[in-house]
Amino acid sequence: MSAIYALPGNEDFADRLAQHSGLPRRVVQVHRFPDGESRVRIEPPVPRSVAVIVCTLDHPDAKLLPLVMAAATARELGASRVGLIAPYLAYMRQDTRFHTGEAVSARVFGQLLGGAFNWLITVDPHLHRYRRLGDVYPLDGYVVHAAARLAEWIAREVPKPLLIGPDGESAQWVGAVARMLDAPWAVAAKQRHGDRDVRITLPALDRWQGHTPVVLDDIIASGHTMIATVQCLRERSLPPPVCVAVHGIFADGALQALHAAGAGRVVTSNTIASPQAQIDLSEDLAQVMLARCGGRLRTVAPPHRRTRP
Ligand SMILES: O=P(O)(O)OC[C@H]1O[C@H](OP(=O)(O)OP(=O)(O)O)[C@H](O)[C@@H]1O
Repeated sequence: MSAIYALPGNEDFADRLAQHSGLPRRVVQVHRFPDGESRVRIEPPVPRSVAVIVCTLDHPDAKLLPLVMAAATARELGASRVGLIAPYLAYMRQDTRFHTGEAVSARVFGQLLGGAFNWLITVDPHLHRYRRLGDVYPLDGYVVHAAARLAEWIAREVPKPLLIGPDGESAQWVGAVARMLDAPWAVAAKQRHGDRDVRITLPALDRWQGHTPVVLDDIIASGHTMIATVQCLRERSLPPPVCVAVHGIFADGALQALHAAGAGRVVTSNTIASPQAQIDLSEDLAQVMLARCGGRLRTVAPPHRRTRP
C-alpha cells in the first residue's frame, strides 16, 4: 500500500492528506549531528508501493538534502515510485540570470529534485519567464490552483470585495478569483528596485467606492509588495485592505510591517504553516495525489459558491 511520509514540520499537512485519502502516514526522522550533518531515517515502505514525501519548500536550503536522502532511501528500501508533495516550491523567482555569473536557481533546484523524484505536486508555482512546470522540473509535474478556495473564503468573509493585484503578473490569479466571485478587479503596476524596495502605482478605483479592497497575490515574502500596495490604497482613504495570498512566507517581521502599513486581515492558504494559513488546500492535493497512487478520495469537495458582491 502507498504511504505518506512527512518531513519534520509537515506533519499537519500530511495528516490532512492521510485523512482525505485513507493512505497511512509514516514517519521520517531527521537527526542533526553536532557537526551539522543529518541522519535521515524512514519507516520502510511496502515493496513496490508508491512513497509520497511531503515537504513544503520555504527556507529550502536546509530541507533539500534530507528530502533527497529520504527519497533515495524509500527507493532503496523497495518503493517502486517516489512522489513529492511540495505545496510551496522554492527558487521559482530566480528563473533567469539577472546579472552576469548568477545561478539560474529555479533550473538547478528543479534538476536536483528531478533526479530524486518520479513526480511532483505543488500549488501555483511562481511561473514567470518559465511558463510550465515541466520547463524547470524534469519529472511529471502537477499544479493545483488555489483560486477556487481563495474565492470561497473571500465570498464568505468579505462584503463587496474589490480585488486588486499588485503587478501585471498577478492578473492571472486575480482575474481567475474575480471571475469566480463575479467581483470587480484591477491591477497595479510594480517596480522592484531591490529585495525590500518596491514601488506601486495604482489605477483609478473611484467607481468602486463602498467596496472592500482585497489585495491578492501569489506570495508574501518580505511583504514589501503588499505593504506598498496597502500604503497606496490607504493614501486614497480606502478602508483597511484585506490581504490574501496563496503562499505566506512572512520573512523578517513582514506580518507586523503589513499591519503597521494599514492592512486589515491577512490570510493565506496552508501551503506554508502559520497562524494566517486559514485556507485549507489539502483536499485538493489529496485528489491529485490519489490519482498518482491509484486510489479514490474519501470526501467530496463542496461545490464552489458563486456570489455577487
Ligand atoms: O513579499 P515580497 O518580498 O514583495 O515578494 C512577493 C512578490 O514577489 C513576487 O514577484 P516579483 O517581485 O519577484 O516579481 P516577478 O513576478 O517579476 O518575479 C511575487 O509575485 C510577489 O508579488
